[in-house]
Amino acid sequence: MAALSRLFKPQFSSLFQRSLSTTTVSVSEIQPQRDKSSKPLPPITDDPQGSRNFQWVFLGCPGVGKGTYASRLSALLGVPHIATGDLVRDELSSSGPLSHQLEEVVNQGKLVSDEIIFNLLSKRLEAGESKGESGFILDGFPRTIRQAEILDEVTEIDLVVNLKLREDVLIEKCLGRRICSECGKGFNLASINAKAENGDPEITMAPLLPPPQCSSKLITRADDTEPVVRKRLRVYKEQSEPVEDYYRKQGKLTEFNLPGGIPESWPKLLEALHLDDYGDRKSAAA
Ligand SMILES: Nc1ncnc2c1ncn2[C@@H]1O[C@H](COP(=O)(O)OP(=O)(O)O)[C@@H](O)[C@H]1O
Repeated sequence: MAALSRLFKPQFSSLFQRSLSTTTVSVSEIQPQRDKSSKPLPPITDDPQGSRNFQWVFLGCPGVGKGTYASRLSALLGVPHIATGDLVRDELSSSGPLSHQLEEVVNQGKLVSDEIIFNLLSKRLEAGESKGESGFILDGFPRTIRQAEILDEVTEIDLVVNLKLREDVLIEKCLGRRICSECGKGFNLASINAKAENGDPEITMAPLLPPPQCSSKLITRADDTEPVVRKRLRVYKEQSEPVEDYYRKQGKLTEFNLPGGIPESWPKLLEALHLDDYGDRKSAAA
């Protein structure tokens, strides 16, 4: 596979410089428009793209479980799970030059600038490349049409998974989220039992409780308070929902309504992605 981070960094920098220096030329104008007709999803095989690895994107509202399912799929497919939210939080806790600026933006539920996000992502891809990584599952990126257009300029995305869950459950899940400050693992204290209403089906999710060694070390993300979660949901609707349509028009979007917690949803997600026997196929091919 082409050295993605090398491909990414210079191309992004030049594109970004170009869009900064001119307000009249957008990335979409300097790239030929794709065929907007719906294409069938790419078949998932053991060697999906010939010489390169899976390049997938996970979309979905805050709290939907992008991180959980993207990280499980990354382990199954053998590609890195790259969450821009994690990159932002790492930078935030590093007390580097950007950290104060980022803290303010993130804690108000707003989006970080494209420039910062692309810099963090380029650095992450470069570090991965030096360790021999290839392919990726991007989680939380792209979050704006502009990010999606720039991503299309520098590489090909094979599949976009859009996870969906009703809004009252999303809020409960965000408020129940906890992280162990020592091992970094994520848990959820919310016990969800949402009745069917307004056309939404009933949904139950058991809490994901921490083991005894973590339970006294749990912390809550500073942006997981109710007003900030509501703001993030608004920002998602305004700026990120159009990205769903962007990929829908390219015929790359797979929508998945989460039917419940992990035990119920994971096998169904694998089925929806035609990956239910992927492990068996991989070991048979080895
Ligand atoms: N692609 C992105 N573009 C802009 N800001 C981002 C991006 N990814 C993450 N962020 C910032 O990091 C915060 C946390 O991101 P994430 O962990 O993905 O949260 P969420 O639970 O809202 O999906 C976001 O609210 C936003 O401020």
